[in-house]
Amino acid sequence: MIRLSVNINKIATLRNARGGDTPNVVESAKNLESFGAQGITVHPRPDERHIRYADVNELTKVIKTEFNIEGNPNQKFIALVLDAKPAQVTLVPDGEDVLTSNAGWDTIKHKDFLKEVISEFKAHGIRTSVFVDPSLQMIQGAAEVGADRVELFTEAYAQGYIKDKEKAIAPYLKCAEEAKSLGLGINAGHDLSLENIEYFAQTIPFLDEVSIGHALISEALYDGLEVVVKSYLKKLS
Ligand SMILES: CC(=O)[C@@H](O)[C@H](O)COP(=O)(O)O
Ligand SMILES: NCC(=O)COP(=O)(O)O
Repeated sequence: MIRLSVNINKIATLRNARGGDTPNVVESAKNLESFGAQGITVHPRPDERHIRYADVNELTKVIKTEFNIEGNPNQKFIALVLDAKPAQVTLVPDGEDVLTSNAGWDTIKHKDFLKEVISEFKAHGIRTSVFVDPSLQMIQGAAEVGADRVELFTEAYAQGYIKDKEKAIAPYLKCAEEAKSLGLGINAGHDLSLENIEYFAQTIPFLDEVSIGHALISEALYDGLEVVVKSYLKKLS
């Protein structure tokens, strides 16, 4: 079974736009779980432009499925994760000023750092996943630093899918086989959507989990607007 972890960053983005508490991220996470989501993902960034560190503390108290916290493991992030004790932490090497995650780890160059951070999380019983580009070397490096899983960075797949889906998925297929042979679990995420997820899920073997946020929340708007507009019209009639 491939688990769906819903990234709720975009719900927090909407909340922050008004400065109040609508939509409420904790209620949204609870609803998502009740609708069948098998996990909740957050990616707090240093500027807290969407999920805030305080949200993570609140979410920790209510999430009943798998909580996955993603981010660049600076000291503040490490402290947050050790305090929250989620089921999984996903290490992402993003710079402070990036719009969204734009690259996976160089698991060879950052070998010593990753080893140290991963062993600390594992000592606290937190499963570790390392965000990587679809490169065999980076997968091998992730196994060497002791990661439990890799998260395949799927932006290139999502972009390539539109033109040539077989070509776009080929490197991911090789990486999934390599990861499996090295004993790594396999997650995937970034820019996955209702349009491209089915082919990915059917083609990539041994896939454990996908985390999806931006497209899923956008699709929820497309699909939900009709219901809500009709509800307003009813109140006004
Ligand atoms: C790690 C990853 O793939 C990202 O998609 C990320 O979790 C989303 O972060 P933003 O919501 O900040 O774009
Ligand atoms: N790890 C990827 C994630 O959580 C969601 O990415 P996106 O769907 O918002 O691009």
